[in-house]
Amino acid sequence: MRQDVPFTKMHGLGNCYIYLDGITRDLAVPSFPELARRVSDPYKGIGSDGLILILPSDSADVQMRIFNKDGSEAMNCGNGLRCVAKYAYDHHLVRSKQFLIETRSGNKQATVHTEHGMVDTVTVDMGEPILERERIPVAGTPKAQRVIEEPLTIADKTYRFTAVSMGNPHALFFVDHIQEAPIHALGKRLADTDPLFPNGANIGFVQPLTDHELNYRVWERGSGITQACGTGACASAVAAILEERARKDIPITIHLDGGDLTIEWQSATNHVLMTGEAKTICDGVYFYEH
Ligand SMILES: N[C@@H](CCC[C@H](N)C(=O)O)C(=O)O
Repeated sequence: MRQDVPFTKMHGLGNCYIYLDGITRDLAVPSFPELARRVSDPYKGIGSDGLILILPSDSADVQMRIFNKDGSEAMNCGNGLRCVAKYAYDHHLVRSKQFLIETRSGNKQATVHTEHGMVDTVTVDMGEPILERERIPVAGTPKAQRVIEEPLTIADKTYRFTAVSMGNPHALFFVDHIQEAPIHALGKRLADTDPLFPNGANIGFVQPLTDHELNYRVWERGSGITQACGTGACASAVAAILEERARKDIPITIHLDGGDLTIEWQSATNHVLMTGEAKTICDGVYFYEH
């Protein structure tokens, strides 16, 4: 059977997803994980880092659900939140420039910034970072303590990482040169199946440039190397502050492969704010055969 599935392809700094509008349309597909794997395929599908659903919400203005390229469902997605905010505003699903988006890790407040009436950039209040080992989660003890510059030996080489959850888990390794970061060696090995990270983790590499600027690259859990990761950019700024390489209450510019994000960890609220672009690539119809 062929099912016609209308979609919009959007990206934030090259981190691209296929977006399905479940507010104005009926999304009766047999399996979202399977659909995520199919549409993400660049040869037999559309090509993306995963699938995002825009749905009605009981507790917020709209709801986001995110599935990685391998079909796994994540709790949060920073670039996805900005694109959902753009879609919701540009398609008149919300009436004001500030509104709430429900995620599996709680409601996030989005503020859209428009140019010629369309959303250009979005600020999202990503909430409080989660820093306790057992809540991230990272295996080991003490469970309630933070994981900062923890040593990890792999193939006779010792690395250090700091762990942060922005609703989804991130491990951050600080490096001297971002282009020499062992993204393939550590990313592939640690992201999806290593017992150190019971739920997997997004594996990030951070090169501090100044106390308000850093380079960041990522191997994402469930998707592999991507051009950018919004929650990862937030986590990299938080990790840089925890390691005393950057400071709270000043905007930190994060250079990712696909462009820049601005992240600020505010001490008054303990919330992390993320600002950056959200772009629409195209609309189309996917022929889902099942
Ligand atoms: N690219 C995203 C994060 C997507 C989910 C992640 N791979 C996970 O499994 O946690 C972002 O922009 O935050």
